[in-house]
Amino acid sequence: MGEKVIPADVPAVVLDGVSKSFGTNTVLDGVSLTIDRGSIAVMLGPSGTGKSVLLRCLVGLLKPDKGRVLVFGEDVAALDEKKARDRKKLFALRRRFGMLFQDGALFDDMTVFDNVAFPMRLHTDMSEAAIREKVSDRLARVGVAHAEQKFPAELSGGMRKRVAFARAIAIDPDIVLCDEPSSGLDPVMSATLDELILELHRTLGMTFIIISHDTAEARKVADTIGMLANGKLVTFGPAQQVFAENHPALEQFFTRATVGPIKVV
Ligand SMILES: Nc1ncnc2c1ncn2[C@@H]1O[C@H](COP(=O)(O)OP(=O)(O)OP(=O)(O)O)[C@@H](O)[C@H]1O
Repeated sequence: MGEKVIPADVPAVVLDGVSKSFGTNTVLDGVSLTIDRGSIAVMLGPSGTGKSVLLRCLVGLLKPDKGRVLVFGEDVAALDEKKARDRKKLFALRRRFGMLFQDGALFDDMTVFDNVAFPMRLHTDMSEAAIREKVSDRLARVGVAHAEQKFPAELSGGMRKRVAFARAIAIDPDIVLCDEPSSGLDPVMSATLDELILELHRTLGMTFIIISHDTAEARKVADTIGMLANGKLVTFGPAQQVFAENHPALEQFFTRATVGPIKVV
């Protein structure tokens, strides 16, 4: 796609001292982390703790007040959408992301096929024949090839999530951002979706950044785990190490205790 080649040792994402406040509400307070290319990172945290704000900073939809947000080495936070040159860079960078929204965000008036074809038609100059082939491949990968001509309303919640996944990986993104992939699904369907994430990761090698409240999901899929609480990144590192250290906020999360370091707001 004519994008510049990035050296293999450049991480997918580096946050360096990222802070973001809305008025007096400090949502992110000096968050620093590195997510390696091709890894699966799960960010845990209570509601309202800034996980979605973090995702929006990553794709340049929000600007942090302080800090750097490096995506494949490019500082997204320094790009100014009002300047033509930066805007071009920002759009190129956004194309490196695939996004799985919490509610799937499928277009209700489009068939499954057209939903998955949408980013290809919008962002590429692929021929209709190439689009057809790619959509079939994506739907087969997520196990809903039979639903091509159905509308979202005709699908179960689990199937809609799969279609949303197919759309998120439609144009071969380098990073797939998943905002609570298992929300609204029963535990068995959630586990099936976790297996799908692992399978897509194994076969396509993309970097996954997953926002989750689901500790079982984190245990199952994560190479790296981070936990945000009260604006701070209270723990971050290889999954095994994070589980072994068992930070009090993580323990509170796991044990569902109402008393602990996590402030309930
Ligand atoms: N554009 C905005 N203007 C003002 N406040 C905002 C804005 N976006 C987010 N916030 C505030 O930032 C805080 C964190 O919100 P965020 O959506 O990132 O939480 P979250 O961790 O993703 O929560 P959940 O798990 O419930 O989805 C909240 O207090 C929210 O009200």
